[in-house]
Amino acid sequence: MQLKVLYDELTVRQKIKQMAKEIENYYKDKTDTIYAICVLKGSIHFFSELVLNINMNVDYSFVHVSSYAGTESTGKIRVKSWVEESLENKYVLVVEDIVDTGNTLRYILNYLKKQRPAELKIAALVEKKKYDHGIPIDFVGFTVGDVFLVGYGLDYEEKYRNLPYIGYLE
Ligand SMILES: O=P(O)(O)OC[C@H]1O[C@H](OP(=O)(O)OP(=O)(O)O)[C@H](O)[C@@H]1O
Ligand code: HPA
Ligand SMILES: [Mg+2]
Repeated sequence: MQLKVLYDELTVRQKIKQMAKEIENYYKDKTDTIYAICVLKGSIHFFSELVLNINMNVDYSFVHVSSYAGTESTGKIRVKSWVEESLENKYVLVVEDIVDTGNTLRYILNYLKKQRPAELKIAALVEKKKYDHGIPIDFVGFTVGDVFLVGYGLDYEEKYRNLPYIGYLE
C-alpha cells in the first residue's frame, strides 16, 4: 500500500485558521467564553491548532471514545473517558477530526444535550459524504467522498496519526 497526499500541511493549516476565524465571528457577540470539547484521540492536532487560532477565551475539555476496527466502524462506541465539569449554560463546541458514518457524533451529542448546555455546535475538519449521516455540521473544513484518510490525527490501526498532512492509502 502506498501513502498519497490529499491535503498538504500548508493547506490543512490554512483551512484550520480560516475555520478559527469563522468560529470567532460566530461566537464573539454571543459569549465571552467558548467551551470546546476535543474528541480523542483523532482530534488532538486539529483541536490544538484550532484553539490556538481562536482569538477569544476558550475553555477545554476532552472525551475519549473509539469505535473503529481497521477502516470500518463497529457501530459500538466505547467510552474511555468523559467530561467531568458541568456543561450547564455553556457554549459548547464539539471538535471532531472526521464525521464519517456519524455514529460517534450522534452518540456524543445525545449525552452532551442531557448536560443542558446553552448551545451545542460542531466543528469537523473533515466531513465524509459516503453516507447521509444526517447531522448538520456547523463548521466544516474539507468534504470528501469514499476514501479512508490518515494523518493529522487520523489513524489506520493506530498508525499515521502524526503525519503533518492528510493522506490516504492506495
Ligand atoms: O462518524 P464515525 O463513523 O463514527 O467516525 C468518526 C470517528 O471515528 C474516528 O474515531 P475512532 O473510533 O477511530 O477513534 P480514534 O479517534 O481514537 O482514532 C474519528 O476520530 C471520529 O471520532
Ligand atoms: O477516513 C477515516 N480515517 C481515519 N479514521 C476514521 N474514522 C472514520 N473515518 C475515518
Ligand atoms: Mg481511529
